[in-house]
Amino acid sequence: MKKLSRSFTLCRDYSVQSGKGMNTQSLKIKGVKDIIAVASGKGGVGKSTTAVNLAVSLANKCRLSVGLLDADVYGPSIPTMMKLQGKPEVSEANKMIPIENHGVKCMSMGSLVEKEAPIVWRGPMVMKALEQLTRGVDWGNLDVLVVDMPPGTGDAQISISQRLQLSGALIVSTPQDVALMDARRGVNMFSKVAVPILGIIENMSYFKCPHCNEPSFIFGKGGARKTAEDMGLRFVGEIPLVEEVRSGSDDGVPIVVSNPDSAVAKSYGDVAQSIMSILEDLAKQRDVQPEIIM
Ligand SMILES: Nc1ncnc2c1ncn2[C@@H]1O[C@H](COP(=O)(O)OP(=O)(O)OP(=O)(O)O)[C@@H](O)[C@H]1O
Repeated sequence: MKKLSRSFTLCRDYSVQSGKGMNTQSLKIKGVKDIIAVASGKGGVGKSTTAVNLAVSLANKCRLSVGLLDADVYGPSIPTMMKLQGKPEVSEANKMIPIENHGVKCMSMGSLVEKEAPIVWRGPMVMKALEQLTRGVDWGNLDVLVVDMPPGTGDAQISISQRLQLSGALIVSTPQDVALMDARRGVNMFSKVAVPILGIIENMSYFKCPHCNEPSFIFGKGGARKTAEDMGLRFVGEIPLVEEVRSGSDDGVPIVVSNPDSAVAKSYGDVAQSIMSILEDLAKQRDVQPEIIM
């Protein structure tokens, strides 16, 4: 095993699938069964928090082999949220070895650059970095690779959706109108690139007063469920605004690890199970395509 060097060549040993309804540029990562994007139109709605708790639930509750890719190259938060330490090592095959914690193999730009270094790349550099973070990594055999997408619906998001052969996308939104408007944009972007929407999850649905136990609907009530209904999409669950969720993210110990019996951890577990059954349904529906190895 080698230490990570500053430059390493792009790997070319990946397979390509082509066929009806499939983007010919869409590339499969060897050994990875399903790749799912966790996305939101708007920033700050809890996309990374959802991706982390979902990935750990898939690993620990559903007993799957799981990877987590931080595709938010400009604002990588996965190293903090998953308490990733050090830089990834490089294998003999010149591939980076993901850093594993809480049962999940993780890869993030934040593990490659100095902590407070600004990331000031232009578009092509970002795509090259993402290419390296996906195919330049020895993921091994994974049941699911969860991709924490950058916020928004711009070039980077479209390119990632096209280049990775996504099995589907989970949209995260708060119940607030401005977030829901951007969530709709996210849904439409994935539809344009023929990525199935797995469902919408509502984050920060309400806050329960620790004194009187009354819920307050700080960002509005039921907005994401209604949007899902309007758009003919599945509503996969709601996660309240909970201090322990925030502190778990800041401390690098997600609530599904620190307090697995809490109601919130159980909700994340239920979402993970729903996602797996949706993926199974989608796999059944998918046409079987011949795989061409480049
Ligand atoms: N359910 C929740 N309860 C309490 N705090 C939460 C919850 N979800 C997210 N947070 C907190 O809200 C903040 C934003 O969350 P997060 O970083 O996951 O959002 P994001 O959508 O990934 O943001 P960005 O667009 O910057 O990548 C973080 O401080 C996080 O700890």
